[in-house]
Amino acid sequence: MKSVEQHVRDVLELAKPLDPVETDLLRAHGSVLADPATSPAALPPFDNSSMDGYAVVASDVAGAAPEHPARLPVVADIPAGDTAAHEIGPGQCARIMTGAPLPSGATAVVPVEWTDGATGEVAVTRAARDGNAVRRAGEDVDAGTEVLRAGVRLGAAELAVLAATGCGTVRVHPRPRVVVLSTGEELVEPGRPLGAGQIHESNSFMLTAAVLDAGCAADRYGFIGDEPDTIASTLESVLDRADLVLTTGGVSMGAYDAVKEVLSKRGTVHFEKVAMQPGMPQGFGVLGGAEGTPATPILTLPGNPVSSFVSFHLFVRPLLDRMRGLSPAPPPMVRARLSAPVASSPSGKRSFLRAALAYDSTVEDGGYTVLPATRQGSHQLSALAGANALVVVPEPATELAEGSVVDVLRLPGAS
Ligand SMILES: Nc1nc2c(c(=O)[nH]1)N[C@H]1C(S)=C(S)[C@@H](COP(=O)(O)OP(=O)(O)OC[C@H]3O[C@@H](n4cnc5c(N)ncnc54)[C@H](O)[C@@H]3O)O[C@H]1N2
Ligand code: MOO
Repeated sequence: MKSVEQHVRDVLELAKPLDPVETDLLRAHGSVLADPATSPAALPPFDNSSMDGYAVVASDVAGAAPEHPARLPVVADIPAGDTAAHEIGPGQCARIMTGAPLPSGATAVVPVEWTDGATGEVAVTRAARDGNAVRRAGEDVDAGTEVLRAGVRLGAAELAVLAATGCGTVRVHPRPRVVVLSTGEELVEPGRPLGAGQIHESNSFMLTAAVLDAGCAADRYGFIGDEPDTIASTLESVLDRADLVLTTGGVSMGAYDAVKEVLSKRGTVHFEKVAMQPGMPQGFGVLGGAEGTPATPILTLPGNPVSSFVSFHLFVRPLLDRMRGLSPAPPPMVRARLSAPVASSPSGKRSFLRAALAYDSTVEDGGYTVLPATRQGSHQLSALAGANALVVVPEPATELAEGSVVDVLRLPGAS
């Protein structure tokens, strides 16, 4: 059987970062910057006041105190946004607001709280040093310097920096558009009644949410039955709106496992057994690509809901990261002490057990404890909902004692 690591490598080969597009700032939120961003101008662009008060020559207020204030005529009034060129001479001052340009000749700003607040002649009751409450041009960013490196995810702070440097549009890797399609004759839309032998469909909801959590654009097609022609035509019909197609179901050994049947024939999608549980049967490859049309990667995940979930975190999420322009990385791991034994694990397969990870500073070996859920069936969703981590049981192990220190994969939240 194929190793988990080899399958990750094969999946990552399916796609490169999506070609950058120029987009306005808010649309770029959550996307990944394609080129380094440099500031064409200095920030701040001019010397300005950081407080509401009076621009002065510091030496004029050097001896100021409440008992003997320095009295200065106010020769100008400078609000933020004032475009006039103001100047003060020795013995003069200008009223100035936060963010307003410092008049030439001024060397400091006295906050209004250190004065009587007058507008004709102001009494200053406290000395200010040179540079007091002055924000110098370029003290945040020098003109021409890099403010963001390529590959950065644009969140609130990054958008603020770009906007402040005057950048109105930005080149980013677009968010991958992921079409999620489940298959299975037994599936019924939640909210509708079940007939005999039917179950409510859940995989497409889980994967759509996981795609959104991974910062991508999700398009829930929903589900179709197991009829091969319908599967083939539906897949064909979604290619023009997908950067990646995810399917679930129909990839194992059953007589009606039609996804495998339809796609194996094309020769561009491979079906393999990965040495893991859950998530053993996996398909990966590309669709389309003939006559100059783009080849669209497809991952066909197993139908069992927990298998699909684990497959998403191990294989799909790193691929999505790569397509978004991020460096694909395995899910974050910690070492933790088992709070209960693991009674059985299949020899030769790596098991991923749904578990609750907790931090306890009194515990040795890093402080983490982990409690595997009691229900570990690939169909048992209730344990998945309470889990924040997956215990990794190595391939050779068939059981683990309570207290063993194990690798634990932390399940990511929304990003
Ligand atoms: N003879 C063998 N049988 C099976 C093998 C095997 O190696 N030999 N592998 C098992 C493993 S492991 C898995 S995982 C499943 C994968 O099967 P499929 O991908 O073909 O999935 P289905 O058969 O279509 O469904 C499996 C299971 O999951 C339920 N399901 C499917 N889709 C959904 C959905 N969208 N929402 C909720 N539940 C879904 C479905 O009803 C089945 O119970 O094969 C094993 N069998
Ligand atoms: O590998 Mo299946 O994914 O055990 O349930």
